Amino acid sequence: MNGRVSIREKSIVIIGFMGVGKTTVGELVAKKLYRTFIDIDRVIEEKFDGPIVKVFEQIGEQAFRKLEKEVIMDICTQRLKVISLGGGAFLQDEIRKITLENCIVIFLDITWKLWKERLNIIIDSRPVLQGLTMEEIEDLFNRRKGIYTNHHSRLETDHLNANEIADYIVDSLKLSYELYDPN
Ligand SMILES: Nc1ncnc2c1ncn2[C@@H]1O[C@H](COP(=O)(O)OP(=O)(O)O)[C@@H](O)[C@H]1O
Ligand SMILES: O=C(O)C1=C[C@@H](OP(=O)(O)O)[C@@H](O)[C@H](O)C1
Ligand SMILES: [Mg+2]
Repeated sequence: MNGRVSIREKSIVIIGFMGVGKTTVGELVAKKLYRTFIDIDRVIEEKFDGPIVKVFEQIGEQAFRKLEKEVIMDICTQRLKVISLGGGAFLQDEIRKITLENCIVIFLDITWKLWKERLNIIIDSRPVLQGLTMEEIEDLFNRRKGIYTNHHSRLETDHLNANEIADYIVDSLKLSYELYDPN
């Protein structure tokens, strides 16, 4: 794929911290835009026939990151998809570069105050958070903010439900299509 791909055909990539709602919102955006939804973690889970926690147990984080990169490099050059990344994917330069070059990258943001209320429902399925103290998780949350500063568009999600976030994304995309590709 090269720079001449119409903005209307570019795949949409959703980034942000664990539990912010990338998978939930991505799936809704895909439905609303009649596009195929791809969740990178789900692709990896299908390859391993088991949840991400098991994948981490079996191969460790380093090998998971390598696989995550391979899957993303392959998928993000496709057109007309909605792709939700895992929250750690943007740690890797090559992933940041290829997605920012080829896709529309949307950062779902959330404040620590709201996010920490969600910890209980996600901790069992997020191996990276397990065994950390609340202070360590907050520190990770703040450090990760740095990697998400690379994006095309940012949306504050506090107090919005997943459907409202998806509607907002779809509306802002339609507006940018009209602005940058009026035909
Ligand atoms: N806007 C939202 N408000 C409240 N809960 C949400 C919202 N978006 C997602 N959730 C819930 O938060 C949890 C994590 O969502 P998920 O989509 O898996 O996040 P991510 O893919 O970013 O890790 C799920 O239980 C989901 O139902
Ligand atoms: O932030 C991370 O390091 C991770 C985030 C997870 O995805 P979600 O952000 O969808 O939870 C998943 O890829 C894995 O557990 C590692
Ligand atoms: Mg997810």
